[in-house]
Amino acid sequence: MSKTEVVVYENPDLLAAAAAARLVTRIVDVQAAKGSASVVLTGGGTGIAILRELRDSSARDAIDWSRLDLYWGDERFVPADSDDRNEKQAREALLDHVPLDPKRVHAMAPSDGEFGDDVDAAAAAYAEVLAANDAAFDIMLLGLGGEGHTASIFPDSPAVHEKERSVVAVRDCPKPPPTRISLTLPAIRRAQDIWLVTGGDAKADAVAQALAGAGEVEIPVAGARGSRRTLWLLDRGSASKLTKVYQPPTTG
Ligand SMILES: O=C(O)[C@H](O)[C@@H](O)[C@H](O)[C@H](O)COP(=O)(O)O
Repeated sequence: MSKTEVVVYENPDLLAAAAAARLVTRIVDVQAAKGSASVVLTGGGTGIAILRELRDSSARDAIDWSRLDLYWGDERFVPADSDDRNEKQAREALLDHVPLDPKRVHAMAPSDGEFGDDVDAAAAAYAEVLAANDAAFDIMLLGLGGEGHTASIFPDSPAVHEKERSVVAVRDCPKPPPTRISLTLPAIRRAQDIWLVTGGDAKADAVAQALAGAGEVEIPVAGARGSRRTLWLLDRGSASKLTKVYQPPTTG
């Protein structure tokens, strides 16, 4: 039976640093148990801040980077060198600073890649990548938006209703850029551990609604549940509308 836990940190910086520390420990534990680990990265400010903290962590090389498979939960369908690319931001924050096995970094195609501007073909190809790697995802990082989106799955959108495919093209996305590739909720739920990482008051309503049992069509992040564990890593702002949560130690 999957469990849901909530941990609240004092502020966004501490949230990112603590999440990075958790990531080191969890990846090392999974690698010790299985020989390798797979992690799904997220775009967004909090997700990238966690990668920067991991880069700067003195414990980071406890991870065997050569035995780590990296995927993305979503990607902006823009040219490879666009600053909007989650992959580019992740490489600058962490990936280009550690000795990963390039064959184990599974990026979603850019709009100037092998599929050109055919975002449906790019999404289908990523679904093949997941199937070929039997991607079960040990740890999935997910951000969320103030209206409850996660990855590029928005309320009452075609993506949130997708029950068969693991990866879909997203058009007219309310959060720019408008065209994206995203895992679907059935694919997200194949993750063992899902970590929902978000800070700031603007997310408080979505967090409270999701944890109060909102439906996934209205609040897609409510459908992001890990098969083993769902861990909400929040700060005081994003947790401000919750009642029963872990209270962080007051600092200062
Ligand atoms: O590609 C994206 O935009 C993300 O995957 C998206 O789901 C993001 O994680 C949330 O919108 C939170 O973003 P912030 O952390 O910047 O609020």
